[in-house]
Amino acid sequence: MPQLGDEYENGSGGPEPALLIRDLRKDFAAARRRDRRDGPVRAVDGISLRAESGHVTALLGANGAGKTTTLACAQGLERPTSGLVRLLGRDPWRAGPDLRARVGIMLQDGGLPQAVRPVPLLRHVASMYRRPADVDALVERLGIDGFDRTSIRRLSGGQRQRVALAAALVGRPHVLFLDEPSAGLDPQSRRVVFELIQEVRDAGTCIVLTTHLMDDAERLADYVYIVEGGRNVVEGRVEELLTAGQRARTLRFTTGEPGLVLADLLPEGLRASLRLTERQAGSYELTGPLDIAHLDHLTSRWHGRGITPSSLELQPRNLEDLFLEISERSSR
Ligand SMILES: Nc1ncnc2c1ncn2[C@@H]1O[C@H](COP(=O)(O)OP(=O)(O)OP(=O)(O)O)[C@@H](O)[C@H]1O
Repeated sequence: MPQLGDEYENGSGGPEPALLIRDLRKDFAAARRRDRRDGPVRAVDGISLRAESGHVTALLGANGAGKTTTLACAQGLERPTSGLVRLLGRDPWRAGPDLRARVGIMLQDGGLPQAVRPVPLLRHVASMYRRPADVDALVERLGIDGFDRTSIRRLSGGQRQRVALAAALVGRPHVLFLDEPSAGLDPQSRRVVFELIQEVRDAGTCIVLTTHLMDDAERLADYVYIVEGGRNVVEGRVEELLTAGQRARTLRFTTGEPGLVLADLLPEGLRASLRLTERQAGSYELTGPLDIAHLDHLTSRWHGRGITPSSLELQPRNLEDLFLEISERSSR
């Protein structure tokens, strides 16, 4: 099968990143009449980001943080209330079909016509481009040939997701927007989709994605923006963000004894920079700059109380730990 990525060209061709957003604000009129007295809803409140060609940039945040609205402004589907948005050096809100032809969008609900079969749909989409990707190669790669006799309406969520990705790739975009790309995918399809995304990235496409799955972001993203309440709260390269908390690690353990607090586990001097969370009754996560002294104290206290943990696992801090720390910090 041809390497799809070989055919992609590089992004904006200038010093500007493929996508540049500066101080973006977006207000919506409140949907319900009785809420209108409170004024418009500010969905985005000053987000700035840069997404480069040949990189995967992930936008992470809780429900309602402003991710979809930011992407809609970047794609030219919503008009910013204020701020700067430039996509491939142009204003996406005013841009015409030539800019749109260089941008691939995979929406969360697919946005695909329901009555047609996948391959005729992809051939139709390909016919709209001057130099489309090889549809047969995409179909084979994403396993779409296995369900091509079924109309889009009757496909499973994961099958529809693969067709939506193929439709977004068929125009060989310079910029590819992916909203929750692995939603509904089985592990095998997820791997295929991830490999394809990485190939397209390596061939120079700028990929901007949103996800709630920190594992996906950690595997795919080169650069991450975490947003909250319509604002940037943290940004950086994934490795840098994870090492920024020095020796930050997570200790997961199950004791079967519910309701433990930090004072039950460690002497006062060792508690300051650690966070204990009881995930389920008797199952805990201790996060922070953990080292052997902490483990020594922990195990000797358990020993003294006759507690034998049924599991104990020390892991480096991951993106999910960072995300939860940020959410907890700002809800205090
Ligand atoms: N068209 C609209 N009219 C009114 N309010 C809106 C509109 N679109 C979004 N909002 C509000 O703006 C805020 C941000 O929404 P947005 O969809 O951008 O968040 P999100 O981060 O994508 O969330 P999710 O992870 O749940 O998809 C929310 O409070 C939402 O209710």
